Amino acid sequence: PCCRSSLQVTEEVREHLKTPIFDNWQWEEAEMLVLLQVMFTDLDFLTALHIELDVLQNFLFEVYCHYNSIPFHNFRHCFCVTQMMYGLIWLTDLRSKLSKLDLFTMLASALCHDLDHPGYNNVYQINAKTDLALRYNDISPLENHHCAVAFGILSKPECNILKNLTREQYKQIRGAMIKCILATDMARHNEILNKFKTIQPVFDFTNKDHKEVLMKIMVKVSDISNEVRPMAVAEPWLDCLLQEFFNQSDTEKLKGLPVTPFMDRDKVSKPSCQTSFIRFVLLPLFTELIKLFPCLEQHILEPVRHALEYYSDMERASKEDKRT
Ligand SMILES: Nc1nc2c(ncn2[C@@H]2O[C@@H]3COP(=O)(O)O[C@H]3[C@H]2O)c(=O)[nH]1
Ligand SMILES: [Zn+2]
Repeated sequence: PCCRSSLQVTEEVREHLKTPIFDNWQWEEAEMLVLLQVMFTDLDFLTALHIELDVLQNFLFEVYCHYNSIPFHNFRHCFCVTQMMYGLIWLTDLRSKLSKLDLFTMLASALCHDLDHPGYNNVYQINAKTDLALRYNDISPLENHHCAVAFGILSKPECNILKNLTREQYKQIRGAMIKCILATDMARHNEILNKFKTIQPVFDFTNKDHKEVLMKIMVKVSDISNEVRPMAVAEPWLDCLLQEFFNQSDTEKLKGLPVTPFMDRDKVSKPSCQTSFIRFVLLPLFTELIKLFPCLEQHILEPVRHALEYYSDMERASKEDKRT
């Protein structure tokens, strides 16, 4: 959609792009495509994986085309998750600990992790017996679909950024991307976090299994990292999420399907939904990651603690309002 070349992205923006305080709302879709290109370039993937620039551009454009215009799981969410992964790679200096292929796998998984998301979650897919649930036998239907769409894009020669890899390298990246994308199903959250907890004390970057769990955790952290961002960037995302949640529960009511409680507009509010998500999902997950990367505390844990205070105050205020 745009002809701005990556050369015109200033040094200041490039540096900013490596941090969680980056404000996605200032950029249009065409600009985000250029910024994604910068991420792949600045991590040196073009050289390491022999990717031609026009093939990367075609690939990114196809990815963009395969995200739907829905309130939350859209291309902007894809951009944010990828940008957070990019920031985490720099902040933790992962370039000195993992291979280029591993880093590429993580960034590409973030980019592809919600491709063609329809705006209704797995529970809905299964209850409504959608085509996706039928195709994937109720097993992570969405995540299986996101991943299949990703490799569908890569099957077109003009988009195939993996085409110059050896058979072995391709196999490694494909296997790892499938694992990372399937790991974003929140139904598996405890399973994956518990696995990470058991290996974290003896973590070894040269151990293949350890590395695999870390890569899944990094993709998961990036996926649910909105509250890591400055409040002015994060709060609009919550409105988008609730819009998509309410849309699903309204449809469930209309069709006589079981109503997902955390999506019910009669039951959840902005602060209530956020305080429990931060307490029970974000804090336990981030706490485990900073044991491995203490330098991340200020970047991911502190903002989330601040957000918890902000939404706790909002929750208290709304309760007091109801009493008077
Ligand atoms: N309450 C709440 N849920 C979130 C937030 N960010 C992500 N999620 C949930 O985490 C899920 C991650 O996987 P999905 O994309 O399926 O759907 C996402 C939401 O259900 C958030 O900021 N608040
Ligand atoms: Zn996502």
